[in-house]
Amino acid sequence: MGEAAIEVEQLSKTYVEGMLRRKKREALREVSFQVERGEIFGLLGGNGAGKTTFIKILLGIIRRSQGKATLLGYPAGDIRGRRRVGYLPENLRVPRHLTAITALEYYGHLSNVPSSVIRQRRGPLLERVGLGARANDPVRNYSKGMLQRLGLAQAMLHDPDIFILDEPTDGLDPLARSQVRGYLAELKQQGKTVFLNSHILQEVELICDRVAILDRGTLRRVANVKEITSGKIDGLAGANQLLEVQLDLVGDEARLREVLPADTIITWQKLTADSFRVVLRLPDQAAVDFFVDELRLRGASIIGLARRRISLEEAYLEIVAAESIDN
Ligand SMILES: Nc1ncnc2c1ncn2[C@@H]1O[C@H](COP(=O)(O)OP(=O)(O)OP(=O)(O)O)[C@@H](O)[C@H]1O
Repeated sequence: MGEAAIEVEQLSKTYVEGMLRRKKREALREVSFQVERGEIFGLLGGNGAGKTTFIKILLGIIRRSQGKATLLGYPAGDIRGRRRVGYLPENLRVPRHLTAITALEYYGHLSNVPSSVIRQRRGPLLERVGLGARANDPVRNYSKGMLQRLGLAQAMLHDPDIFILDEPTDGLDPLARSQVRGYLAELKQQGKTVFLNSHILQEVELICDRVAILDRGTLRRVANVKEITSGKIDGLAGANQLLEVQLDLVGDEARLREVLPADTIITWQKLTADSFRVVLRLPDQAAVDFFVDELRLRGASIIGLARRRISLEEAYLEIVAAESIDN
C-alpha cells in the first residue's frame, strides 16, 4: 500500500510506421505525473493528443518506448496490477447475440472471475446500473446508453481498485451522463480510483478532482479542477486573463463607461434605465479594487459583485493556446 494508483515518469512513446521507409511518430513525450488513490482523475487532450496511447501503455496493450509507468505500484502490464483494473474501452463491442446476463458471464470468464462469483454479482450490478429490467434482452436491442452502462457493469464485475475508462460518457444523453457521474461518485466514495479520458470538458469539470492536459504528446499541466475554475492557476501566460467579475451597478451609464477600458468589458447588460449588469475581465484583485473605487467616485452604487467561475473548457483553451504560442 502507499503507492500511487498510477505513476508515470518521463514516459515516451514513438510509433514507427512502415517496413522500409520507417516513419516515426512521437505520441507521448517525457510525460510525468501521478494519480493518487481515491481520486477521480481526467486525462484531457484534443484528437491525437496521446490519451489512448497512454491508457494502452498502462494496461500493457502496447509497450512504452522510454520512461517508467506503474499501476498500483506494479510495472504497467504486470498481471498483478492489471487484475485490479476495471477497464471500459472507448467502444466496447459486445457480441450482439448476448444478453446483459450472458455478457457479464463472458467478460467475467475473460477476467478469470469464478462462475459462482459472477452469478452472485451480476444481478445486483445490473440493478445498480439500471439494466435490471432489461437483463435478459439481447444487447442488439440496446441503446448506446444501455451499452455504456453494461460496459461499466463489466468493468465493475471483479470489484477492481482502479477504473480506467475511455470516454465513459461519450454519446450519452444528459440523463444517462448524469447517471454515469453518479456511479463514478459512488465508486470514489468506496475508495476506488477512477482515471478517465475525455474531451467533453463540461463533463470532466463536473466529475474530476484533478486533470492532466496533454497537447500533441506533451503534458501541459496537471491541476486541481476547482483551482482551475476559480482562476487560481499560476505560471500560465494567460492566467491573469482568468479573473472575471460580475458587477451590478446603478448610476449614469456614460459616466460609468468612462471609467472602464473597453477591453476589460466582456458584457454590458442594461437591466433598467440606470442599472446594469457588467462582466469584466481583469488581471487581478488589485484591478478589481481599483475599478470599484473609481466607479464609486463616479457616483455608482454597487449592488452586487461576484467573481464568475471560469469553465474548464475556457481554461483548457487558454492553457493549450498560451503554451502553443510559447513553443
Ligand atoms: N498504431 C499506431 N501507429 C502509428 N501511429 C499511431 C498509432 N496509434 C496512434 N498513433 C498516433 O499517435 C498519436 C496519438 O494517438 P492517440 O490515439 O493516442 O490519441 P488520442 O488522444 O487518443 O486521440 P483521440 O481523442 O482522437 O482518440 C496520433 O498522432 C496518432 O496518429
